[in-house]
Amino acid sequence: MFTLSEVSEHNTHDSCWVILYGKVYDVTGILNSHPGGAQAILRWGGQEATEEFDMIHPPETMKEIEQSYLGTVEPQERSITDSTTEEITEAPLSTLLNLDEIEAAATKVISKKAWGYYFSAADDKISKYLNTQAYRSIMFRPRVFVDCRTCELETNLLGHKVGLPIFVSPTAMARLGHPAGERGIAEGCRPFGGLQIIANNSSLSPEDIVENAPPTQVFGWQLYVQLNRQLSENMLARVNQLDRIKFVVLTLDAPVSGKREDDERINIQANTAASVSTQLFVGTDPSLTRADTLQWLSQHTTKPIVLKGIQTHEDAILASQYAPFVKGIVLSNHGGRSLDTAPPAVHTLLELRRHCPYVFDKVEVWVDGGIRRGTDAVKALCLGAKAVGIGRPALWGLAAGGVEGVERTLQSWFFSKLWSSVAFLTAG
Ligand code: HEM
Ligand SMILES: Cc1cc2nc3c(=O)[nH]c(=O)nc-3n(C[C@H](O)[C@H](O)[C@H](O)COP(=O)(O)O)c2cc1C
Repeated sequence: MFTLSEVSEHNTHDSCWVILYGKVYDVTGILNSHPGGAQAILRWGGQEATEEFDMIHPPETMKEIEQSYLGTVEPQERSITDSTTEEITEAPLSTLLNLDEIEAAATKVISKKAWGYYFSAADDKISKYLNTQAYRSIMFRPRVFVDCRTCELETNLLGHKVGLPIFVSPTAMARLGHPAGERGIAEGCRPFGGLQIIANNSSLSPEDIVENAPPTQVFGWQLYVQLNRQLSENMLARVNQLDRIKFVVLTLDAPVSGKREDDERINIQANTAASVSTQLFVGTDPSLTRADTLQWLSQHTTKPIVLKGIQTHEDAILASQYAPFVKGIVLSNHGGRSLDTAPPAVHTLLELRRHCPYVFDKVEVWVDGGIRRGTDAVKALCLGAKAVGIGRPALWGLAAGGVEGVERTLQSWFFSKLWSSVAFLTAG
């Protein structure tokens, strides 16, 4: 059994101990291979690190450091602040009428660190805000004398039936915002038959996330190819075993992290090693080339591929040349988090319609970024998108009220009268 003072002496590159869940681990040996970088651990060297660790790593990560276990800390010495036992004040969800209100409610209850990571976008956030504004600058041509009593929400995505053409885009670190994490998002999607794409950097394992899902619930799994290819190959092998995961999404618009200053600022104030975003990107390979990567991927997955982060018609054409292995593309600028002033997806959608409309027949075209109202979604669908994704709104919903918050987020599309708009316009 160790005292805090004994543990605190081990805070260097040569000897680094941390306290996790009341136990002491010597993690010196993993510093150089840590996917989040050595500094991310060294910052907590000699200290209690449970809260920081727990928010970011799936529980199974503990298996990786089992052999580094040294002993326990004297109970009276422990200074644990276990984030998972904290009281989370839930917002009165039934009073929240739209996604902006859900975001505002979430902002009141989540940690600064989570807010900084979720809210942030690259540089001046021009793409982030334009993503929404671009939809608002497109006007409808509503037709009248259209029967609006019924409207089918169900659709097929990559051959799988889903309850609505709105999917949850992959977002890392859901447990930063709420302990239910990505599993809570899966539960929230369930009543609506909503499709969820699980992020490579999820805070729970894909096995955990899909565990309670009925066979009809549809998931995708998003890949950031790692510098250490073996890590990606191991993950793909696990994903191959999961029947509920129907496709793999390869993200291409973020070879490196954008400069996300809200995230940076909060971590500078808290004196942590770097922003959450920077640490998450440490192991990602920024050097991918099209032919080699797709060839490699075809050897390691049994599932169809969706390419995420297409931002020009030239790249859409090239992607479509890999059909049917590539079954879909997501027009996206990563929620404005990667390259500021990159185009909103709806601009790229218009570009495709003008320069290469045949691409819509070769691959499914999905979009995400800035979609906050039913009318935004309808515009994308009318312009040829098969589905629209939401990133931050699912995280804000989760943070505001756990599973019910995610449900409220998806419900809000219904009370935004999305579907009567669809009825108006499809006749137009
Ligand atoms: C404080 C003590 C920490 C310990 C002992 C620790 C340990 C580990 C271990 C054992 C892994 C799995 C490695 C593998 O699969 O090869 C891992 C993964 C990872 N760590 Fe840490 N870590 C710590 C803090 C952090 C922090 C502060 C961050 C900041 C963002 C971070 C980011 C990551 C990332 C991105 C991964 C890879 C993805 C994942 O497994 O979720 N770690 N860590
Ligand atoms: C907090 C956060 C984390 C994200 N993490 C990932 C990720 O790990 N992989 C990925 O492909 N996209 C990621 N994205 C981008 C989303 O998939 C999506 O493209 C974007 O959020 C859509 O914009 P919206 O947030 O305005 O809906 C992330 C976005 C946010 C906000």
